[in-house]
Amino acid sequence: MLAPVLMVVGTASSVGKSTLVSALCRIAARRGIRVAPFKAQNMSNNAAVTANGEEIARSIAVQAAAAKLTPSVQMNPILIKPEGQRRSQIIVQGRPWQTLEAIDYWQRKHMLWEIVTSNLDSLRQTYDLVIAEGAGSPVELNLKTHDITNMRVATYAQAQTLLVGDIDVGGIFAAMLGTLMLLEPEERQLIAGLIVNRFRGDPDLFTDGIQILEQRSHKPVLGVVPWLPQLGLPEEDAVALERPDQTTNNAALTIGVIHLPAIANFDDFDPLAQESGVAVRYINQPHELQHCQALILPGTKHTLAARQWLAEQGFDQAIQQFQGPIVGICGGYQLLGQQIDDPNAVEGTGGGMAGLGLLPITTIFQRHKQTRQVQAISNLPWANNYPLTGYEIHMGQTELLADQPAFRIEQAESTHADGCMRADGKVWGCYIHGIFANTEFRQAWLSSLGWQVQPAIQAIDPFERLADHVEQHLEPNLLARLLEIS
Ligand SMILES: NC(=O)CC[C@H](N)C(=O)O
Repeated sequence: MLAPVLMVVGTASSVGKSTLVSALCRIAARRGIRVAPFKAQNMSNNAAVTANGEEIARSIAVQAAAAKLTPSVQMNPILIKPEGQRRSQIIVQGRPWQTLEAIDYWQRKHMLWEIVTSNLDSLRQTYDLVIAEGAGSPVELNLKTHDITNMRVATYAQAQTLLVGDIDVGGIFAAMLGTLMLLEPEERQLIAGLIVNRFRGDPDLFTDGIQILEQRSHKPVLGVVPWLPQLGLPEEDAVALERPDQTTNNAALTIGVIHLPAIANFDDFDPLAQESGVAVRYINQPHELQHCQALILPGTKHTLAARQWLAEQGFDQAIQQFQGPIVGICGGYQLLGQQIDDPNAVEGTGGGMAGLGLLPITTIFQRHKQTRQVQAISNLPWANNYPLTGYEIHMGQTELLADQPAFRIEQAESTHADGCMRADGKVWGCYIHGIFANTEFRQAWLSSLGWQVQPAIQAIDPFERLADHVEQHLEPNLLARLLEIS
């Protein structure tokens, strides 16, 4: 017996589908339902690594946590990691499959449909309910013949499907009714309800709006979900970094993160921003460095393009002259070194360039991708011998030219050096994503910047907060019916 699928599709990208799936996963899980998230195909450079060393989208790992599960590759069998506007590395079942131009992927996509269905069905055999997420809009008509993510999944699984729209950006009626109109009749039949998301102000003022939507669509509105500020969950899309951030004002400590092209795993820095008195500011221009007490170069899916961009933007000199501590994570670590070479064009068109020269390391890109969870011990003077955990995702292999490793990675059989630091611990880098999620390590670094450890506030589980919020605004009978499991 295959478990039922509840599907969430959106009127566009970034309408809040992922967060709603997280909310629904937690609402179901806390009712005792064994529920798993699923997204056939995701496009993001924000990736996570499973316990088996497979790569999936970070947003799916977040949804798994909402469902109280450890993430598995079945939950997100295809991940597209853009290296630029046109080329992407395609991860299939957790491993690099091919790096393709968009047009080539589009033509080959149909080959992956079997992967989508077999992974979905394997979840349906293991759990009582699967909550699946679509991607973008389900009615991009020119792309629809190659769909493997949206209504094709809903149709295959005969999923009860929710359509979500973002009222904050305006045009909710056109978006909702237009999407429904463009669905095929048999697809429209699968739509069980509409969700109006990100409502600001008094929801009672939208009663007429609900009526209009219901009358015109002949579909029930399952809920109007108010905007929930400071969710505390990682964003999937780097577009989020372009939204103005109120929290950067009045912070005692501002950490600049350079918004590199093809920025990867930018949620690495969320735990820093969540400390009180700390602001994380994404910067695009060298002059913004003057507002920052410390600087981070984050990961990037395309290191050489990022290197070129830094030079073009005039960052080279500004970084050399920057007085505060400098940290590089993954691609950012590679950038801090002396040389970066990609002889096999593993990323983009390959080639080689001198790095920023702040750390004695060189990096060569390999065909093999390293993806694994790691445990490490810090050698940094302000966190000497601190244990920490994280994960690695990289094609580049880095060699230390001087004996200054910043960490020791502990594996079952052996220990080896990773990362590099200047002796005073002020400039350092490593491959470990998620490093700042280690509380002692994070606070030690912030303290070395003059920050005062704040007494810990009782942390609220962000998933419970989210689930309470969403549940409160959904029509209870309709919700119960959707979560009903046969
Ligand atoms: N996650 C990253 O920053 C990856 C860095 C680089 N693009 C590599 O693959 O080696």
